[in-house]
Amino acid sequence: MTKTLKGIAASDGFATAPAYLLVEPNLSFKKTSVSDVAAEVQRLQAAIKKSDDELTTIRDIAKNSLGEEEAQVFDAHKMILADPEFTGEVEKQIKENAVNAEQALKDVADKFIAMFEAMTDNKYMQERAADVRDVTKRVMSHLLGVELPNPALIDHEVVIVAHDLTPSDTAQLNKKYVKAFVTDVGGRTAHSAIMARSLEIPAIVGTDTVTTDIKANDTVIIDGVDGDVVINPSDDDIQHYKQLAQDYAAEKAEWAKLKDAATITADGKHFDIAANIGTPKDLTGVIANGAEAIGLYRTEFLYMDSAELPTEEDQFEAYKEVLEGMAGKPVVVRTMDIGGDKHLPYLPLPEEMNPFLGYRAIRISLDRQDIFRTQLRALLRASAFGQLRIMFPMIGTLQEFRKAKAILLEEMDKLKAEGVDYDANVQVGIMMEVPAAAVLADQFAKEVDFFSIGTNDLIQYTMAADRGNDRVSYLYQPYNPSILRLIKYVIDSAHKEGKWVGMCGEAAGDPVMTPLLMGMGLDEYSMSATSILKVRSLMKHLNTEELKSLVDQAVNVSLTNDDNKKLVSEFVEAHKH
Ligand SMILES: C=C(OP(=O)(O)O)C(=O)O
Ligand SMILES: [Mg+2]
Repeated sequence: MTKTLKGIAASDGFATAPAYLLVEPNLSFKKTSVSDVAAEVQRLQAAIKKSDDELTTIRDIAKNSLGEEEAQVFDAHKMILADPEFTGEVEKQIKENAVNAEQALKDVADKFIAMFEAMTDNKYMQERAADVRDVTKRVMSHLLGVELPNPALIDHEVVIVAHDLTPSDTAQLNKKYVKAFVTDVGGRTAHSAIMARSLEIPAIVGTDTVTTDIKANDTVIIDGVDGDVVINPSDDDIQHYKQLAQDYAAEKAEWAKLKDAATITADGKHFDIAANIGTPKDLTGVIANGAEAIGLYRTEFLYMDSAELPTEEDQFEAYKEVLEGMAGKPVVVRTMDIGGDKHLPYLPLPEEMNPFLGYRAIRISLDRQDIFRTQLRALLRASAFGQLRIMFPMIGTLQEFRKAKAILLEEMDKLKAEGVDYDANVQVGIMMEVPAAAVLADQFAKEVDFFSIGTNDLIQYTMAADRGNDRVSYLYQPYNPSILRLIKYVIDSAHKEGKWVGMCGEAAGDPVMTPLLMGMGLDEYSMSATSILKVRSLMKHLNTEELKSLVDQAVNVSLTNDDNKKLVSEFVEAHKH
């Protein structure tokens, strides 16, 4: 029977495909004694063989899609399977204790995991515990006849259904087969949603129950525009959404005509529309959508894609590739923003009650100056190859900014002494995403070269509402007068000091925000590449002078987020040129 679920529309577009459940399988079992020990050993060996074959296939696929280095993790898994100290020990336990293979495997694995985890002075060996866990899970699944989800093995079109997707899960999705994803939890500005937009796959998050409502292979329609998930649709539903998908594609084709056009408003004013990227690979989409700059390069993905801290050289190559790819257009690179929902397996952070309020971004960089200085050196060296702008994330106090900038200047001096080229006039700015900094924007404006407003965090911190928690997602209110006043104050403060202001939070690509931001005189709008042409098309039809009265009403008269949403849509309807 057809069922429709509502979630948060996180990435535009439509898709219809069978569901692929990416959920933790149930691998529970009971301890039993066995009488035919030889048969039990054989059962274990068969499960090991199946696991080994599976790893060979996964390794091949991973090599093609992710590269040789990433694929090598599966060699480590195969080695564990072939290690007599591990699997031989499981066999021994079956024989000596006459227990089922599942129990013997668990006992041996627990012993190895505890042993590796205890090696606190050897990080490499400590990390092997995770490999043992993974391999054990795989063999256990074959013993129990339970299928493990293996997204790397997907070879047909699917809609991924998951409780949650971490940014690294999302990074591994193969766009060729993964037509959309839908999750139980999450918010529009969580990083997996942001990545879905840059991958251009429709996504819905925060449905609460999708993993229990959908069974594997159920046909599912994802409407990423309205946030509807249609499970087991009727033929009429399929036809209806096919039409919507066609209309959407036609609208996109219309916007595509603006790819090479500058962003000029109806009254002849020019704004910069820039793109947000996570890796140099995103440049293809940036160029295809005609971005005028890169307004945010989230460098933490470089750290997350790597098995260890990326070297100065690795980073230099990545930054240079982006600068050269943009051929002289401005590129704002943000220093590492790890913490919150972004983790590094090789940089374990302490468990925190409130990770988004904890050890994150510039707070880590100022503490771990070894990591920070390496990144700054790589950035400065790359600055010789284009128009680089350096941005610090999560700045809350002037002291933090001054300290970060002083470290940057020290690294400049060192490079100068070494005779290495860099751009001595590189602009240095900050993310405006901590309310304390926004309130003091007038003071910051005297010291920075630019601001980029990070509405994802600015809204979560101002409204005290976790950006990834769907239960409080109603408080993501970009048009709330409180947020609009903060934004306007930041823009006015920067302009008073002759500095430019951008916005790189998701609100920058929201067509309801566009008229308000234009009226406030925001200079640069940085968004998922896929939103650029839609916003450029809208700007062409609006007159900035007329929008000033709209801003005045939104900030001073309207009371709520919804009032302002309505106000903007009515205004645009009446004033579209
Ligand atoms: C752009 C922002 O940064 P991030 O989403 O990476 O936290 C923001 O907070 O708005
Ligand atoms: Mg942020």
